[in-house]
Amino acid sequence: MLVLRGFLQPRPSSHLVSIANKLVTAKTFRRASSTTNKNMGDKGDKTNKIALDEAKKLAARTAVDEWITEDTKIVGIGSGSTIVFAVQRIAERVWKEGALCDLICVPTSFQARQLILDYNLNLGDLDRNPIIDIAIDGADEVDSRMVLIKGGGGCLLQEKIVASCAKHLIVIADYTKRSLRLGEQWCKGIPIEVTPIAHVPIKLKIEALFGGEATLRMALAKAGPIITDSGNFLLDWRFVAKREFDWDEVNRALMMIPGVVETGLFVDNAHKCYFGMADGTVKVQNR
Ligand SMILES: O=C(CO)[C@H](O)[C@H](O)COP(=O)(O)O
Repeated sequence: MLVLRGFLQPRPSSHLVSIANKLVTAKTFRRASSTTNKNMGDKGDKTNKIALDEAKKLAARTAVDEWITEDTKIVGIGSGSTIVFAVQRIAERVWKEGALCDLICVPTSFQARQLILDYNLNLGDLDRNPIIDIAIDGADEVDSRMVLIKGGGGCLLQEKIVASCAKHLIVIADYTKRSLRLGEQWCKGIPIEVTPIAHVPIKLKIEALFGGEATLRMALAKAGPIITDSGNFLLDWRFVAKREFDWDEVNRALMMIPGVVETGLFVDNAHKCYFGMADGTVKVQNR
């Protein structure tokens, strides 16, 4: 089908879609789910995984159906486990329903790029598609003011760039990500992407400025630290959760430290958040 898809670029017109559907759907969905669901973006949540996956799916499908219409030309595709369900829903609409034929998907990571390719969607990039209609992405925590912690899956830099190019960032998450204050739910700290040579001085500066502890994120199946998609290291800053922080100020101060490439604090980015709840409903939070 990859060959056929190549001939059909740009997207197949609607009379070709039904033919393409028959050829593509089964294989695409089988292949994509075998490579993406298990391996990508799953940070190892074991507790109640089925219920959590249902909640993620509900949030993702609701957001896609409300925000991606025939008028949407370019969509930013986030990273993590929840975004997999959003891409599946987009692919369902393209390949089963014959809709959104011209939709271009701009990835926020290697994982997102693979997802787009696996589901035979149109792959875009910021050179050709610098203005994005909607970015859809997950989050590690969302507080009552819609400040986000992102980067648990290590992809925060491209995620923030894509979000900054989008007219709206729509967040999709399960109910465990919702909190009043940051740190209530997510205890792994705020991910901060740093230039490798500066990780020690940056760690010391963060701890001197704000307290807590910043640790270098180590790889699991490789000796040494995690290397991001952009070739950097990650510090996870576990802040003192009881302390009051102005996250906008903290973010600005962190960004002023030489060698900090980007932070996983998304202060003014999210427009709307969809939470899949444990009772099967979706809660929508607006900024
Ligand atoms: O920022 C991210 C990756 O760096 C993810 O969006 C965030 O970690 C949420 O992931 P998930 O959907 O698996 O809960």
